[in-house]
Amino acid sequence: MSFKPKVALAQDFLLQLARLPVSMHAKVMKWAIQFQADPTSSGINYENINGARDPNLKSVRLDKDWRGIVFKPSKGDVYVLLYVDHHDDAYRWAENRKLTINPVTGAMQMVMLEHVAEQEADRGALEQNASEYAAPTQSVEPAPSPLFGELSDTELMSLGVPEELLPVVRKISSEEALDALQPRLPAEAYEGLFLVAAGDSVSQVLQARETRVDQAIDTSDFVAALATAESQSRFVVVDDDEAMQAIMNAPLAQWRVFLHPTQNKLARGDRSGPVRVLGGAGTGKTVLAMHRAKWLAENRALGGKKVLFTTFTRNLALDIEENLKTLCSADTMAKIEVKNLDAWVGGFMRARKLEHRIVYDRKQDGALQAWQAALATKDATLDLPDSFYSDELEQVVLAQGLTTLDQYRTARRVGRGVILSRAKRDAVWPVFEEYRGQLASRKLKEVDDAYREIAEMIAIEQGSQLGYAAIVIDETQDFGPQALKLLRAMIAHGPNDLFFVGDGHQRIYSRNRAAMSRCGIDIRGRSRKLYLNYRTTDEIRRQAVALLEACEIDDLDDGHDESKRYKSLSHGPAPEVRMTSGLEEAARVTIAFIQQWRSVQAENESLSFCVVSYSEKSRDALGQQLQSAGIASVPITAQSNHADARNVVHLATMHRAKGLEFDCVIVVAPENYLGPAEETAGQRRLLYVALTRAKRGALLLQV
Ligand SMILES: Nc1ncnc2c1ncn2[C@@H]1O[C@H](COP(=O)(O)OP(=O)(O)OP(=O)(O)O)[C@@H](O)[C@H]1O
Repeated sequence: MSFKPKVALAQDFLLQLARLPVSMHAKVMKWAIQFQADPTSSGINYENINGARDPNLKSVRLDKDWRGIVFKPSKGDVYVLLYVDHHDDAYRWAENRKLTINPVTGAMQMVMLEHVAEQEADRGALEQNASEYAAPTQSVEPAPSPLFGELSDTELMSLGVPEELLPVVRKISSEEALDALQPRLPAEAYEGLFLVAAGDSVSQVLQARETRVDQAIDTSDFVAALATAESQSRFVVVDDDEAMQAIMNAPLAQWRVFLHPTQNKLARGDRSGPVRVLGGAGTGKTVLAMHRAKWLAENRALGGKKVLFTTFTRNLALDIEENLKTLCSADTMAKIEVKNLDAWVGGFMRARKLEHRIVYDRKQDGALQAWQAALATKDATLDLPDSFYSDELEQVVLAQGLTTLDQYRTARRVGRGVILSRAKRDAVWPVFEEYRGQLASRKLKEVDDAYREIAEMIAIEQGSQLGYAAIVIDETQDFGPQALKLLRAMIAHGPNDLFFVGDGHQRIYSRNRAAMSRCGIDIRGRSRKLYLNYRTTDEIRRQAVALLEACEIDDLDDGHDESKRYKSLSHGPAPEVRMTSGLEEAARVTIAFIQQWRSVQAENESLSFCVVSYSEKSRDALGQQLQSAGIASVPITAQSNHADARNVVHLATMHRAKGLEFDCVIVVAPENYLGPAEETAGQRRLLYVALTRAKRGALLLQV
């Protein structure tokens, strides 16, 4: 019996594949597929690389000019396709690189040794300069102390620092120096170091990322090393032609193949109950949720059960369904139902022949008439404005699902600002009762009441009859208490029941703040965080976070979240925040910004743009101005986000932009959105969401 050797692809190989000239692309694909089928074939000539620091790196000839760089250890049947380039460039790439196994975590790591040498040389030169020019009598500023001086080598390596980089990491004495080293560090090492710099202990970091460092590691066993979540964040084992082809056909869809170790661990395996994953914008929550749904569908959706993937907004559900189709086989897809919660509720009501229509907006049609009729009954002696009644209805009566005066008399009204005596509560309540009566006579129902009533129906029938093996929830921050209670009711308590991802920074439907624990969802011991922002440059991320500096951010439960520990993996220009005289000037600046970025885009590149505005009216006005300047645009609506549209500028309201991403984003907002933080938290969250849609460039215009 013969065993096929293991073949893996490195992330660098795929990134390089995406950069290849069209003429080489097909050739490399063909070669890689043949290589995967039989890396021991006598037709493959592994050549040593003169001067290579790692004797296991070999060069393989593709044609007269092109070479593949392959890792082929002397022990074990493992082959890793690392890189491909012109002969000389490929050799240069390989010369100072070394593929090693971290002796503490057991993860495979590619180390650039030249960097170690460079740093030593730079430091030597700096020190020499300093001693030459320092005036002997002057007092010299004490050298800043190293950030990681207290950590042992083992602790540093347990965070993911390669042994070869220990000397460089030991010299880091500022956040800037750490950031400068980031491209050379494995992602888990960079993340671990910035968490420690922010105040976490090594054991806290390891516990949160579920990394064990108590096992003996064989640093020559590359097969075992490939099995770690850390290795899988940069190497993928490919078992057959089909898998190889699928990965190479979309080399830039990295999220499908290389998960961050925390994403990887959370996506797979059983969890004893509800899980909550927090993460700032762009930290890969939706990607994680999709991989989790896939794993659950493939491994735990048995006996005809399904996995429900739900979101708050319809657009995002559509987007996620499209992405899931690229991640899952048809068989797996058949076991996943993707639906925003309101669509699910609509379907449930139709299936049960429940006649009511749902009210999402009290300012329209029958709901408006019902509300006005209810307000007409208010007790004039109370001297409370209409806005008090609508806020009280949303934030207390509907949010808590109060249906009787007795319940209202004892209800929590934390954060409402106005204290109501029992007598006043008695006088206020009839307005809400009247409103529900008015709605009922029109066959209407507030959405929170619909959630509550359906949850009650399901509880009686037992949620397990809905046939879900698990429910995965994106955008959790926008679900209010009744929605969370409904989700809880939709599935029986048990392993893998509920998997929530969300971000308090992005709550833009503020009436919906909820604490999971008060909705019957116990996440104790099962809450995790993602810290690395894969989408937004650190410059844009910092600007977006700065907008929320004085605002309190919750953790979707009863605690707080903070922004200090998030970081981005990419860098670019800092976004400009500019005051304009109004929409016309904002349009002119927008046009100049778009033209500027288009003028520097690469030949075969088509940058995506979105102008994100504060209202549909301003969005359309900006669209017209772009049109007059010859720039085609398309608005994003509830029905479509036009993800495939090329060479057009997208236009969106801030709410519609949620969950999407573009290369460049221009945000247009009224000046007062940046008023005193305590009065503008809601608007600032909208700005945070809008700005963090940008991958590379952003501009914030105040009008
Ligand atoms: N492991 C990964 N490797 C590479 N890219 C990733 C990875 N995870 C996520 N991404 C990319 O990062 C971007 C943001 O991911 P995603 O939309 O999942 O983040 P999010 O936390 O849900 O963002 P938001 O809350 O802002 O909507 C996407 O372009 C996604 O493809």
